[in-house]
Amino acid sequence: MFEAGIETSYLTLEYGMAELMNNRHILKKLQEEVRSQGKKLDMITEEDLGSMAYLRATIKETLRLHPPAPFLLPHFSTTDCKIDGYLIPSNTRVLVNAWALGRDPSSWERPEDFLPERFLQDQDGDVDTQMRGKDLRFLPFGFGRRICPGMNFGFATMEVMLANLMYHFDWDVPNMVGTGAGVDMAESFGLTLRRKEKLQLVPRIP
Ligand code: HEM
Repeated sequence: MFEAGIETSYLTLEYGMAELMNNRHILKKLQEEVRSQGKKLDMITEEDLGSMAYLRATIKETLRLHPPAPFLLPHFSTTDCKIDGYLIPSNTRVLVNAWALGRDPSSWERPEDFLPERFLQDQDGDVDTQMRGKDLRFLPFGFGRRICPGMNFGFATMEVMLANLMYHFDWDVPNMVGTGAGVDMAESFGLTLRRKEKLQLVPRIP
């Protein structure tokens, strides 16, 4: 439970920060949203998140490109079924490649680009319908009866953390302060998807 709850959230946050360092115009836009909403606050809390649509879109876009559980959890087929002409016999272990679904060029325009705008139309509810396993192109929390039970909590935690990182600090890459340099995005695959190198950044008080 701790592993499922903590590691997934911090890996997403780490990837989100890395993408923002490589897409400074998005970092700036996100900071503008958070700082304009968060005027005069000491901390951004859950109550302040309602109007931060770009923040939500940025986290979803991070989850699309870097789902922390790239193959979800192993499932078993309970009956024989046919998918795309392939027979999956009953009692077969099935892994769903959420990472590949999120980058499928037949589903996404410019699939390799980090573009939070693609999620901006989608504003309903707390954690929207799209992420509840209703859109099979985008399954960072899985789907069906075994969908992640920590989805709402995990998403809200990431929103609060990222909003505060944006609100309180400007960010740079060590030894490259002020140059706008980016970070390496090499990945290491396993049960969880993580960066090959730990992300190191320099916070600055604006
Ligand atoms: C970024 C945040 C998170 C992501 C992306 C995530 C993703 C996932 C995924 C993909 C699964 C497997 C679903 C499937 O195979 O269909 C899962 C299961 C699970 N998650 Fe999360 N999770 C996150 C946060 C959390 C949090 C915060 C908690 C608890 C506080 C949690 C608890 C669990 C548990 C207990 C399961 C197993 C559910 C079952 O097998 O019935 N997760 N999660």
